[in-house]
Amino acid sequence: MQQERCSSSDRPLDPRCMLTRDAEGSEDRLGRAAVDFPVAVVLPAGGSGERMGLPTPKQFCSILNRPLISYTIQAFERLSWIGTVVVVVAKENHDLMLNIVQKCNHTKVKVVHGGTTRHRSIFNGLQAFSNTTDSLTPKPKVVIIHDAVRPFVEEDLLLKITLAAKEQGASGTIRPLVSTVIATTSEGYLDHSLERAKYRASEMPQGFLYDIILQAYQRCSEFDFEFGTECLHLALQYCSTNAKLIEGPPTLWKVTYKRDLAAAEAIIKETLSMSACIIAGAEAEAVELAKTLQKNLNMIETDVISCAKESNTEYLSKTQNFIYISMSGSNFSGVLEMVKRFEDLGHARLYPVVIVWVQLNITKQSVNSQKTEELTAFMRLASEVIQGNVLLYGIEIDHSKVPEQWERSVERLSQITVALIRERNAALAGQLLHA
Ligand SMILES: Nc1ccn([C@@H]2O[C@H](COP(=O)(O)OP(=O)(O)OP(=O)(O)O)[C@@H](O)[C@H]2O)c(=O)n1
Ligand SMILES: O=C(CO)[C@H](O)[C@H](O)COP(=O)(O)O
Repeated sequence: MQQERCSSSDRPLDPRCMLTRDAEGSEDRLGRAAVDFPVAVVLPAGGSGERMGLPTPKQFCSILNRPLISYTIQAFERLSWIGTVVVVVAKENHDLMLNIVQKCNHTKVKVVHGGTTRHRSIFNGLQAFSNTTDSLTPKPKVVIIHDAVRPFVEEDLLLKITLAAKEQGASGTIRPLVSTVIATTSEGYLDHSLERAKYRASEMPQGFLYDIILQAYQRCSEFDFEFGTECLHLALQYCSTNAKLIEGPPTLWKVTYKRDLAAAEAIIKETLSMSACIIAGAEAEAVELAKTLQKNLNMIETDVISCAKESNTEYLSKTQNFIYISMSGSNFSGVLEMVKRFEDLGHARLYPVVIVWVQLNITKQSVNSQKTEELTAFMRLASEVIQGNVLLYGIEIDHSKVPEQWERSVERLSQITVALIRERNAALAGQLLHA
């Protein structure tokens, strides 16, 4: 399987950017070499998400069975050169946050209470490191501040921000402006407009020498705490530190409105759907179908492996999607073994795994009662494995000796498979479809 490096493009290119904790041979090794000083993170997550208009604050809204904030935490936690991640939440969400930390197995998180504004929450987060009695939060050299509701932050940008912060005292991410910024009069008329090319949108992450940003917050005014929106401004005004600015990718945008949740889900699904592993039984027909399917699924990077090699778990680190081809009449033992392995390795802990079980019918011999029994067992299995975050779907395909008919069936099989992998729809788990 071709392996691309993570890059600052429109979306995470390589699913492993999201999937792995600490990919050997990835940039994490570079990070460890370049960052030889303590780095910590503050994630403000104490807001109520008024603009989202949902009863649940947006950082706790679920995407593919996991709260949004867990994706953001994971983006930092997977990097070995990053130490403690301080998550700042409203007091009433303290227990909810602890549950998320436990359920998603986050290991670097310390939860502290937020304030009534974002600046107050960030200040509370920073103060967690000045309490020298707590061994979980030693004072860092550099602290990265990042909104909990920006889940797609990649290592190369974090490295640049961290190294620039160490060098300059402060660093921030910018993006070109999408719209022109104008000033209005109190009566609602145009006062003046800014020359768009001269300005940039300030985004997150931002990095600071810890001593500088702490001092800036200690010196800033009540007005700043109440109405300020820019940490870089505090470093400049109160510590005379000019931040180095670095252009980031568009995926850094802040989840603010309902449509942003749908967009975040679409990005995660797209990233998870980039690769698949086809596992074929030993029979010649199954192997042939696997090869044809691989050609047809050209928008997904696929590996084909035989059942015999399936015990080799190396392929698991590459994908969250599996297409298991077996001949009709064979039971689910192969699928069951696979699910067991996922459980043991925690493979579906963070992202749902899709298994498409393809049943190849060579003859139409099975009687109706047999079929009903099989379907019931399949649905039962699917409803069991969904508890462990595994989405199991079935597709039957009848072998045909008529080439055009066979081609059409395989084409349908490919289309249904791609749709199931891309959609990851829990409501369809346990359905036995027909190609
Ligand atoms: N008192 C606050 C307010 C905001 N935040 C956090 O700051 C980040 C960016 O703020 P924003 O997008 O404005 O979040 P909300 O304040 O929740 O949203 P809204 O303004 O729509 O109410 C979010 O992760 C939010 O949880 C915080 O920690 N404490
Ligand atoms: O990205 C920023 C630069 O610091 C924003 O100011 C920050 O995300 C605050 O968001 P909001 O004003 O919506 O609370």
